[in-house]
Amino acid sequence: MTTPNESIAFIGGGNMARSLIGGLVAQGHDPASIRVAEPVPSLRETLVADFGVHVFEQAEEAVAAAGTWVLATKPQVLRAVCESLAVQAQATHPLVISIAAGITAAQLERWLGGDASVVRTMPNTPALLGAGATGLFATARVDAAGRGFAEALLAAAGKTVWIDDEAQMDTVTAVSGSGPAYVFLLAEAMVDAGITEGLPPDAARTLALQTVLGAARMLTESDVDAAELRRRVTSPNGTTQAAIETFEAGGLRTLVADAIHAARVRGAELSAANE
Ligand SMILES: NC(=O)C1=CN([C@@H]2O[C@H](COP(=O)(O)OP(=O)(O)OC[C@H]3O[C@@H](n4cnc5c(N)ncnc54)[C@H](OP(=O)(O)O)[C@@H]3O)[C@@H](O)[C@H]2O)C=CC1
Ligand SMILES: O=C(O)[C@@H]1CCC=N1
Repeated sequence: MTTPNESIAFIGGGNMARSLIGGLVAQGHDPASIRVAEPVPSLRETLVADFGVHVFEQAEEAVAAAGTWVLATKPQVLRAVCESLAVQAQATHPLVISIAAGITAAQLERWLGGDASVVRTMPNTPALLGAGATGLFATARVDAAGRGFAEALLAAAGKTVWIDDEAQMDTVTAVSGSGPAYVFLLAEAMVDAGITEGLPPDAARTLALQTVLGAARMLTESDVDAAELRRRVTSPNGTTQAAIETFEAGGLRTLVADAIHAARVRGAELSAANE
């Protein structure tokens, strides 16, 4: 494998690639060394306007001279993408970083021609603000330099956690990859409920969203765990207790566990469906 010191090529310039690129550029990464293949013209235009990166219509053009490839298309098209790039992968031995849900490192190796250096990762969209969370799994073919480069790239987007057992990557996807959507759903529901209970929409939105932000900061900026922070809000026989009892009676914990299980299972299905 070459030292991954050249340009980075993103294959796919959609939502998640945009978040990662935004995080990299905000951290001072030179946009001139970021090459993005994206078939949608309007997405290419905004990537150039917002970040100053190089854009291409074809993946083959983007990967030329790039020592690191970030596979950022939907899982369903990744096989075709990899097979179209296999000759270049065999010729240049890039570090290949996948962000696709479900797709295994063995599938990627096979599609790319057999001996690619693959790091399978699962970031999330708060990467755009440098507040992302990424799980990473590297195959035995990835050397220390490759692991270090992949970690540095994803660390520009937030926190990173190495996962030793690839089977757990679908759980990472279910917890943190999809996780922002769960918080957004809760925020939506809180805003809607505030409006239903009589608040003006703007007030409901400001109060609910600032509450999510404040709670997230308390969770991450203190050593106190979530259960204790919750207890500190919950006065005996007070308003919070009434709400928490309603959540518990409605099976919130089981519902969250079932939802995360469903997401994990879907990750495995994405792998099997694209075999
Ligand atoms: N969104 C998220 O929060 C997260 C997503 N992921 C993973 O990231 C990957 C991308 O997801 P997301 O960003 O949401 O999806 P998007 O659909 O927003 O982005 C994928 C982009 O790739 C483009 N594309 C399709 N074929 C090619 C090709 N041959 N060459 C280059 N680009 C191509 C698509 O164009 P077109 O629409 O025309 O097909 C699309 O614009 C997925 O594998 C997903 O599992 C991982 C973590 C979080
Ligand atoms: O929903 C999905 O499949 C992708 C992977 C994690 C977040 N979005």
